[in-house]
Amino acid sequence: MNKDRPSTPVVRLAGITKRFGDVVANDDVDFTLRKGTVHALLGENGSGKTTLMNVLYGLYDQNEGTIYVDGDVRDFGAPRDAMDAGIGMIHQHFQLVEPMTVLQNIILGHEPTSNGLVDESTAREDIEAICSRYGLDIDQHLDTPIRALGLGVRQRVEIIKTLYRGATVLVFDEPTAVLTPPEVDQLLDMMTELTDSGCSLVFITHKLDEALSVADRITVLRDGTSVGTVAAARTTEQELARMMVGRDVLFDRTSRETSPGDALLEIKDVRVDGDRDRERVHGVDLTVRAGEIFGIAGVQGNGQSELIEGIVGLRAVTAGSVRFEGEEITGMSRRRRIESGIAYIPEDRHSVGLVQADSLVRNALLGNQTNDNYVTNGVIDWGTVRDHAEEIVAEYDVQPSNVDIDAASLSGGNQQKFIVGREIERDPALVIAMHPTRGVDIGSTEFIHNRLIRLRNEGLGIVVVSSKLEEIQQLADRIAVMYDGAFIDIVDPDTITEAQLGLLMAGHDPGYHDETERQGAESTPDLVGAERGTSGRNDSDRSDTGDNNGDRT
Ligand SMILES: Nc1ncnc2c1ncn2[C@@H]1O[C@H](COP(=O)(O)OP(=O)(O)OP(=O)(O)O)[C@@H](O)[C@H]1O
Repeated sequence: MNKDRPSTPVVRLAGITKRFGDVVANDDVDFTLRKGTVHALLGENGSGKTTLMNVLYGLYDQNEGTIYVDGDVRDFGAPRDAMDAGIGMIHQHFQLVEPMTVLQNIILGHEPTSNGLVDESTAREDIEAICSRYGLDIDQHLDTPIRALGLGVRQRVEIIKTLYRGATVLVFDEPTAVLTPPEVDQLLDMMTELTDSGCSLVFITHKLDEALSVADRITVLRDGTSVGTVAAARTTEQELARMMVGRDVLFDRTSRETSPGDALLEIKDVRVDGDRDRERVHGVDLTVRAGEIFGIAGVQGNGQSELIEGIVGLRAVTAGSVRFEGEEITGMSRRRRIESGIAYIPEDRHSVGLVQADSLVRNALLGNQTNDNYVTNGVIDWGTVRDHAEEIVAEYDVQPSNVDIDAASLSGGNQQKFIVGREIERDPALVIAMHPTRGVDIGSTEFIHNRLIRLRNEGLGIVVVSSKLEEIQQLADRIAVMYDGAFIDIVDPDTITEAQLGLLMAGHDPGYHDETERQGAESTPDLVGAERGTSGRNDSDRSDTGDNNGDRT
């Protein structure tokens, strides 16, 4: 794309200051978005990116500063005013109505009518016109309920909904955090098409490579202030990281030393139903040993969530057995599983990980309600719980460090750090982490990764589910690839390439079985074969190999 295209400002934020009580989320920030460009907004967790865009979108009133749109001063009292001025926002958490169809969601609140009735054929024509103008594709899904669609398509619905409301300035708040690698590529292409058609985009992200590949200009926020704006074509990941963190960030991989011990978690032929009683997991076998990180890779929606929920007791296992430290736990309650030493970092920090309206002190108690350290004879020792909350906040650098504020006041990345801290500090034997660094900035990602590796080295078993290939290759000692409800292979992260992993995740043959067959090994790329390591990639007893210290880049 043309990184140097000349263009006029469409949005200018001048001297924006936004305070929440004592917290200065934005401190005299200037920001200019030019027409037909992608402007990336980077910064550590809590640096003020979302707040700045919420001010632009009319969700928050700024304390000081001025918003200009197309050169005119604007004062948005509510998102509706911002939308009327052509500004739309694609939030991190989609705002779609699950049982309603794609078409109904797109036109919701803006339905064309004819004789007092919703005029669906006009709506269809309008949506098709938008799709062809911006090179988007949704046609085959228009009558499908949202709940039947994957995250990538849902996001496209959000984009079209925003365009349908007349937006020409689109703010994307961490849009790639929930997407798989192919979906990320599609989205970045879509963003380029949107700017080619005259839209102007703000792109909030933690991924420097994405910002560099799609953005024209990049602004970095730190502690609520703007550190500067650079042309994407004339900067590097290192420079951006330094601007964000205020020091050099090492992108080196942490080397691994593993010595797996006894089997901690043993799963045999497990089946788990998904929503509406559809079987989502069928016939999964897996063994996680003490002192190993077992990675599960897969495109979201292939049964990973259901499998993990079955293991932690949030969903019934309909067949097969789950054993933890030799004990059958298949029918055990969620609470007893926690007590027996299984910690869970959930996928959905909004509805499962935290009670948003509660303080961090109360959130620190979640899952510890029967822990003698905090509760005696049914009486909660709030002093100890508070100390615990303060320890988590200090140890995991949760900002702001006030344990009396409610969870909803924390930025997304800081919420995640709090959950990771609370779960790890339970002193578990097994940690199950779903997308542990989703929405977390680079410095904190490094911190969480190192913490998981340290726990592994101390002898804990860790299961990491992630759709970030880089993360899974960096952390895991073995990687199971899940596809259509089953493991199609278990591979060695040191020898599998990212391209091969991508093919496996899409259910394709990555090509390495031919080689294995020639060497006389079995080559059934199914689950059972996978547990036996038939691909030749399964280095299941790494303690003997002594070859696991390799730097992976
Ligand atoms: N509604 C709110 N009430 C109180 N404080 C808030 C509120 N929203 C944001 N903050 C605080 O303002 C600061 C900036 O938060 P913001 O969400 O803008 O950061 P961010 O850069 O988007 O972070 P992340 O990358 O983690 O999403 C943080 O200290 C946050 O705790």
